[in-house]
Amino acid sequence: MSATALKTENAQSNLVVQIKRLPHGKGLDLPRYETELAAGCDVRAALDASLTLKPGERFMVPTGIAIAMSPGWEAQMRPRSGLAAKFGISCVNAPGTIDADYRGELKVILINHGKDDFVIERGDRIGQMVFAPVFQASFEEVDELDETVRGAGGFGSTGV
Ligand SMILES: O=c1ccn([C@H]2C[C@H](O)[C@@H](COP(=O)(O)OP(=O)(O)OP(=O)(O)O)O2)c(=O)[nH]1
Ligand SMILES: [Mg+2]
Repeated sequence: MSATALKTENAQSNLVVQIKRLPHGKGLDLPRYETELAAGCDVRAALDASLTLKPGERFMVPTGIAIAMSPGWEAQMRPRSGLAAKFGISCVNAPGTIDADYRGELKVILINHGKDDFVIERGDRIGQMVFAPVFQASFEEVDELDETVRGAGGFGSTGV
């Protein structure tokens, strides 16, 4: 499918995201797609001063933004592969879940899995948001579930 066709489909999916810049996010670039068909848009560290993550340490890094998206969507806060591959930096809760009704500041819960100190400066791109559709289930309590071939087998039951 061509890029234009994909873009048209996206437009039809009707996702609108409002972004509010918080006071400590002033002057930072807002999230944007770095390439034409990028899935993720990077978020930046809204730190006052540089922050050092020692090996094994984690920190909830502020982004200086809050968002409101169309109902029926979520944002996933994911690690950036460059930081992961080069420095062992990841998100503790990857992928983080941003609920459509959350109006607080977006934060990225970074962890240093590397062997060296990792320094984060204000404005560094520390994570990426991917928007995805959400389906909410209707839960129905029952006494018995239907039988299947798999049954309760899992966790490697079909072999390695
Ligand atoms: O990486 C993340 C994950 C979550 N959040 C915010 C948005 C999300 O809507 C809210 C709650 O996240 P989650 O449901 O994962 O956390 P919880 O521990 O279940 O908290 P709560 O009881 O507030 O739902 O925290 C972030 O800013 N970054
Ligand atoms: Mg929750």
